[in-house]
Amino acid sequence: MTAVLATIRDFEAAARARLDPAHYDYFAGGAGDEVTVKANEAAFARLGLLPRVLRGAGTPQIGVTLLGSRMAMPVLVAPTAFHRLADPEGEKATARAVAAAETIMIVSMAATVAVEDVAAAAPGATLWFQLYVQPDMAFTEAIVRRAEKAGCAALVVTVDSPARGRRDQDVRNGFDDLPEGMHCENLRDGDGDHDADGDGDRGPVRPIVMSPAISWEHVDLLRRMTRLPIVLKGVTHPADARLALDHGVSALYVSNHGGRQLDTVPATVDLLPEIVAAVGGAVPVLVDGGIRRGTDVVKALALGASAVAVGRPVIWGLAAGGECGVARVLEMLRDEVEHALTLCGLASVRDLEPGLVRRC
Ligand SMILES: Cc1cc2nc3c(=O)[nH]c(=O)nc-3n(C[C@H](O)[C@H](O)[C@H](O)COP(=O)(O)O)c2cc1C
Ligand SMILES: O=C(O)C(=O)c1ccccc1
Repeated sequence: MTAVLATIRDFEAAARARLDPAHYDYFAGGAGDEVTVKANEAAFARLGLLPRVLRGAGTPQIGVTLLGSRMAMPVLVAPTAFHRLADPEGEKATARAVAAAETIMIVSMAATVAVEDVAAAAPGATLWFQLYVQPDMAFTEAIVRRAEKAGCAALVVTVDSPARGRRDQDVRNGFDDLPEGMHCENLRDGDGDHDADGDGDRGPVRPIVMSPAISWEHVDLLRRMTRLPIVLKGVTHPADARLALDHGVSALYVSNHGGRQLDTVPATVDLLPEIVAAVGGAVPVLVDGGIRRGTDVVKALALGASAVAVGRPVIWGLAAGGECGVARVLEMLRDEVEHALTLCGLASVRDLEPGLVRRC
């Protein structure tokens, strides 16, 4: 008898059993000594929850609206690269599961399915697009126009990658490129009319450039380039949170890239309160890194996040069971968030406040 997969950790074990070991290592791993990878999860375990009792709160409301996008739970799908390494349908499968869960998928610029095809595969899904600013701003603009045209509702600009993180396990495994026939489809040259003449030739794929020359000026250029709300992803320093507000961003997204960029950045949930204080309610604050349980979601929201995102859990769902696997992972998180709030004695995610969390 196959055991039922009851938790995200069960899905990770199932994914590990199915994936090529080099691909599992790529998905699971992080930079350097993986101090940050471990810190993200460990920090949630060190925070305790103090439930309130006898409040007669009933079944809690857990839906939220973020930058005009309504979601059934305060959990987004973080942008992650290369979904076709986990399942042949790749990002299309993820998007269909996201539509069913009524949440938001942040489509990675490094997706292995073009953003137009992701949108077409899941008409009901709310999509945001993640961008690494390319030094060739004309090329960056072409990508932004593709995301707009595909119906993406926000632009998530990742700013923690002035260089690619060094992942030693990828070096040992010799994993440095996608297999034959898989490409970063959002990096095709041109306007995304990627097979205009129907001959199957979609044009050359450019490599993703991670450039240390990217600056606040590029954020200003993007701000003028598009009417989409801009979410800055990868902010960890409170001074940068304040600068981001001066540059007109619509939301901040606290992230250390799941420990895959600079190693030894502290756990995101520990950085969150200072960023929330710096932002002072001016814009929503999102956070990701190490969220594996409904109680983790509740802690992050209590400490001031408007919503959280999950990266690896979605990959584990996809690798273990394709679209159904992702749907199940999202459903489990939804159910766990509702259950945790009920046990906290709260009627709504809006009632979460820092007094519910204790450092133990
Ligand atoms: C396999 C993998 C690929 C990723 N690719 C991207 C990406 O293309 N763009 C990006 O902004 N972040 C990327 N990230 C970072 C995630 O968006 C997110 O910050 C991180 O996974 C959150 O931590 P968690 O995996 O513990 O939930 C990637 C993460 C993983 C694990
Ligand atoms: O692996 C990653 O974390 C990541 O962000 C990325 C970015 C570009 C291409 C492939 C992966």
